[in-house]
Amino acid sequence: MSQLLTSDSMETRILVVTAVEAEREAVLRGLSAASTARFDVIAGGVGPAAVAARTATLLASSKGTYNLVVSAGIGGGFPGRAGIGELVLADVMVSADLGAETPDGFLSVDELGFGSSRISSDMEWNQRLLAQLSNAALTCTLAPILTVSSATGTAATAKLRERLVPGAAAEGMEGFGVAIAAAQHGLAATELRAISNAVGPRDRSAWRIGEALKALENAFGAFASITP
Ligand SMILES: O=C(O)c1cccc(C(=O)CC[C@H]2O[C@@H](n3cnc4c(=O)[nH]cnc43)[C@H](O)[C@@H]2O)c1
Repeated sequence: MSQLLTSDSMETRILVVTAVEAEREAVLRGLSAASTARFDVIAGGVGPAAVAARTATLLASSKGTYNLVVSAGIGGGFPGRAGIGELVLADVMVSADLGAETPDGFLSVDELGFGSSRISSDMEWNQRLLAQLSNAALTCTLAPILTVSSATGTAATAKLRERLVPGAAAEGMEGFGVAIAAAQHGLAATELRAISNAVGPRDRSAWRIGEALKALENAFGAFASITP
């Protein structure tokens, strides 16, 4: 992690939470040495529970430091919406497997009456991030991103999850966890995925992790010059 700010600086500071170290390194490669001072980048672990705990702990010990929390990493892309090497920014982060299976189908936590499975991204920040990408001639789809504890591995689950969240373009395993932690600290959040594989029948040999990490690096290269 780059140094944490402990002062009451008015400068914009952004916390970026990846799952694994390879993603963190890609983000750091994208950020120039100068701009790294405005970003802290941590690898919080795989899955919503690990990143929620890690992010919440960090935010509790750095109150007033951050303006935005970004969940970032590689992810699965829904065919026809986001292909390998493409970028997806979340307009909403949806916990897609939080609920109950029933003989008649899946019931979300919302339908069960236990809360909400959706957290909206901060749209002002999204517009700023999209403008940075556009200035760098990078394209990005703004769409719902699903968070799942088990990556989709069959056509049937892909169809179910697409039906659950029409328009979803990507799937990862951390966004909702990061967003929950940010929300509990009253902070804006969003999620960026660089697509490494198609959401559908599992075929690890078809994952293009290198391409996705390069796309992630390029995205943060574009974010590096964001104004304070
Ligand atoms: O093996 C490697 O070198 C390597 C390098 C970077 C990342 C990985 C991961 O396996 C990261 C796991 C991470 O990726 C997200 N992810 C990617 N595809 C999907 C998907 O189809 N469905 C859900 N999640 C996906 C996820 O956020 C994991 O945490 C390996």
